[in-house]
Amino acid sequence: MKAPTPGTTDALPAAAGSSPLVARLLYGPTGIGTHSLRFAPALQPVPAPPAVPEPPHALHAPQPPEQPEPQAPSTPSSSSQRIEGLYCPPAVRDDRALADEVNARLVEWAEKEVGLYPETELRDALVGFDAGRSVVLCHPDAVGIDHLMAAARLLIGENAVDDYFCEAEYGGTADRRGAALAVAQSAIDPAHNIPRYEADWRAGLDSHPALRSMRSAMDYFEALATPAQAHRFRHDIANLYLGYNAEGDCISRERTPTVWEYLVQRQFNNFRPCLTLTDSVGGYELPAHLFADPRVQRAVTLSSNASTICNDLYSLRKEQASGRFHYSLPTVIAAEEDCSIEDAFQKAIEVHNDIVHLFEEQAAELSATNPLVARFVAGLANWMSGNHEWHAGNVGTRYATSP
Ligand SMILES: CC(C)=CCC/C(C)=C(\C)COP(=O)(O)OP(=O)(O)O
Repeated sequence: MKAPTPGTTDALPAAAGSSPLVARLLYGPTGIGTHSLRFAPALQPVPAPPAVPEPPHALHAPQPPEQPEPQAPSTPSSSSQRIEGLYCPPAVRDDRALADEVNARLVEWAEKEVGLYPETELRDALVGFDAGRSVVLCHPDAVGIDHLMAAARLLIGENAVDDYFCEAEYGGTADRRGAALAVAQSAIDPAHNIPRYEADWRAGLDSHPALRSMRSAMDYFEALATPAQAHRFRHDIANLYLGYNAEGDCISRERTPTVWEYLVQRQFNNFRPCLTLTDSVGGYELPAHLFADPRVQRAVTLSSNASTICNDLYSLRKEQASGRFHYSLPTVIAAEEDCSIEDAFQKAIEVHNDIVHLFEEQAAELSATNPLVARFVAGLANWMSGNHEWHAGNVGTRYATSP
């Protein structure tokens, strides 16, 4: 989500009250709530996962989203909002009422607990972003609304870090991005130090809405995830910030990378952290040794990459309209192959579709190995499909379909 900025933000968080810039960020509702800045609880035994996972119970009867049958590549779409030929199986649940409830709770959290996006227009942007529908579509096997909220808060926090520390129009600057992202990582991976510096660190986190949001979102997540799942998430977010830095480096130099380098970058600057919490939201755990299996990692990476390239395609027109230097899979293909952006867009669709097929092959192989792994890869597929549906449905507010 691109939030209008409440003024130029200093990317490096400072102790509360130490800078007028920080003070500007603190206007409006403040107070971090009781969940924020709490240290991770003491290590506790990991509850053993059930041998066979409990069947997911939907909060509401599953309602397939209104959409045409999954489309074969190159088949024209009946909906102008869909990218023609972009292959993805349909999402299995859509529920507007549930999404609205998640959005309402998100606004309450943002306003009352973390002081994020405090102005009316910013609240509207938060609702317009429709994180509620995203998590409802992407996690059809969620245990309940608390689990959906855990995913939604993290999604908002990740976007807030991107908005405030990385996006030029919201205050991110190249010379401070790396330092700001290291501090942002500490919002989910606490600093351990002598009391004096821990206190300074806490004040530093408390001084910035994006940091408060990530800290609070992580607290909620840790309350329902196992320590191994929380650890997995921290690792994925560190990689995400590596990707944010790579993108920022190219943008500040206005350098268009080669296609292979771009794909490497995008594998880090990626929706992966949203996909890999599918088991936490579903109320079960894929044990660390199974998660680490290279075949599972391949399935995670392919589904995450497809989801992120889907974003590149749906975002292209918006990014072109911004007038700022940007790059994405279509633009790097156009540069490397010296072709039109329209041709490059089609080639990017093919890359996306081939990745989805590779994921499906890997998922089919894995699903035969173990019921927990089967459920996990089904969760990855659900996320990929829900994300596709969310992007296609968010055209009016955020995305446009073709160059
Ligand atoms: C929510 C999350 C983990 C995001 C990480 C990666 C990311 C910011 C995207 C995949 C979105 O890409 P982009 O920065 O290009 O954003 P929009 O196109 O403006 O949606």
